Amino acid sequence: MDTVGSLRGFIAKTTSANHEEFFARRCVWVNGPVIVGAGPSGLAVAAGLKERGVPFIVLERANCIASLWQTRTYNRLKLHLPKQFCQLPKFPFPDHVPEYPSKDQFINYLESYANHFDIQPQFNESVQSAEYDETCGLWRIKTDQSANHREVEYICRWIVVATGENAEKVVPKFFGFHEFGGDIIHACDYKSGENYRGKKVLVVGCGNSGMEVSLDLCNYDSTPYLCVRSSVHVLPKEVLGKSTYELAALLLKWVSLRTVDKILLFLASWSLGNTDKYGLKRPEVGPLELKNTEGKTPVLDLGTFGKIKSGQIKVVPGIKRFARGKVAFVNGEILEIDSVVLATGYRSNVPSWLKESEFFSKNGFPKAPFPNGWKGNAGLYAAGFTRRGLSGASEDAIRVAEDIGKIWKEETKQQKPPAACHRRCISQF
Ligand SMILES: Cc1cc2nc3c(=O)[nH]c(=O)nc-3n(C[C@H](O)[C@H](O)[C@H](O)COP(=O)(O)OP(=O)(O)OC[C@H]3O[C@@H](n4cnc5c(N)ncnc54)[C@H](O)[C@@H]3O)c2cc1C
Ligand SMILES: NC(=O)C1=CN([C@@H]2O[C@H](COP(=O)(O)OP(=O)(O)OC[C@H]3O[C@@H](n4cnc5c(N)ncnc54)[C@H](OP(=O)(O)O)[C@@H]3O)[C@@H](O)[C@H]2O)C=CC1
Ligand SMILES: O=C(O)C(=O)Cc1c[nH]c2ccccc12
Repeated sequence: MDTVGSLRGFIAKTTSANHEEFFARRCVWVNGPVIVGAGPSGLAVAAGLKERGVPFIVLERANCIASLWQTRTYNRLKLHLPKQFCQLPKFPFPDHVPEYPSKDQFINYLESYANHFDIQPQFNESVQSAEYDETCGLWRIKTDQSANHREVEYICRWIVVATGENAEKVVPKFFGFHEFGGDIIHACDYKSGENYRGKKVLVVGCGNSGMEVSLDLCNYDSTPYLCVRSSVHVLPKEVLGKSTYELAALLLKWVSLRTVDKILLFLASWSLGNTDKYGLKRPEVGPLELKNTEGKTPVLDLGTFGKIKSGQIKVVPGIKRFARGKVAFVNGEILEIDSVVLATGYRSNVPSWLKESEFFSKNGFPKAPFPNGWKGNAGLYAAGFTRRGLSGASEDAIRVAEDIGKIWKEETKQQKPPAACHRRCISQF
């Protein structure tokens, strides 16, 4: 353990460059944590570490920060929740930004955030695997640099997983899918209805994405069919000019979650009427309880329900099978369809690269429920897996940065390694 001892000393004390490169750029020692992902969660952790003087690197597979927002969202997207619930720690939205920022305004905000805290992620670098090496008490993180096809191994004391709840698209398998022949995309590749004018489009999935894609299609003269295979809670975005989300957050300070759910359902029925009648059956469990137990986000209605009521959007049940230019549904109906948009959701990609099973479960989320899913063993941290959107990500980030900052401070106080120590250590790997 001589190696570990001296490495730890080096980690604790070195104040020079963030990392040094070894073995012809293959093996890199990182002095401080490695943050995986430069979305809002990764940026928020990075900001907290900057404030505490902890050096770090951020590895990002895409060529920009917040790639979900910049490259995998539709044009008309705005935040659903008021801006005060979506801002990251220590840097509020400017006053001129409206209550519900547009996608571009949110991206600008995140760019300013990264600039303000001087966060410079390493882009085009995808983490392929990360494993804790018991023999030396350090993490080994292997990446693929897409620009030069080079593989790099980072060695570090701490790893912060910030790859998000929406890292990969979910594409279900359907019987006869290959026979269909029309174009099929996932909602993450949908930009606008421009390419769908005059077409019959089947939108599969009635989460916030499917609902909004259907609405967008109406504005481009196409005919959307919305596939609702089970149930969904549709809530008004605002009640009497006040954000429903804000109202719920306020009520939760005074009454139980179940009572808030009852109030939300009353308000939904008062404002939207009976959604069941139009094929949007409500789940047995209330909207907040369902979000907490299954992570299923309620839909905040932006006008889709009105289009369903008026018949511009037709609700169809679950899919039985696809055939050439046709789709058969479980109720026996068969429709001619030109194109399909799969708004079937996303999943975490953590199980594909993190070799660890104590803290993360098989679905790529921490096992411990909120607010305890941010710290694992041996220097493993996570931010942004709370199923509580950006506000949950911020809460995680504050805790992670505080914890690493504390350890960093204690260790830098105690140890002073010999100047040439790290080279000697690394060469032993
Ligand atoms: C369409 C849409 C709208 C949303 N709107 C809202 C909203 O209004 N309010 C709200 O609170 N939440 C919203 N959300 C939830 C969303 O999860 C958060 O807004 C936010 O993006 C989460 O940030 P994150 O950093 O945790 O994850 P992400 O934003 O997904 O960032 C993760 C980053 O990690 C990178 N990455 C992934 N795997 C690797 C790897 N192996 N190696 C290197 N890098 C990797 C990705 O490229 C990505 O840049 C929305 C989600 C979607 C899909
Ligand atoms: N402006 C905003 O704030 C927005 C926020 N978001 C957020 O992004 C996240 C992802 O949302 P979203 O992309 O809508 O994904 P969701 O996971 O919320 O919804 C996926 C939908 O696809 C359905 N589905 C999955 N498989 C099938 C299948 N085989 N056949 C039929 N239906 C199927 C699901 O139905 P079932 O329930 O039966 O499984 C569900 O309705 C959420 O947290 C959401 O809140 C998204 C858009 C806008
Ligand atoms: O995206 C999520 O999962 C969130 O928790 C944030 C969010 C976005 N749109 C919403 C609608 C209702 C409740 C939460 C959200």
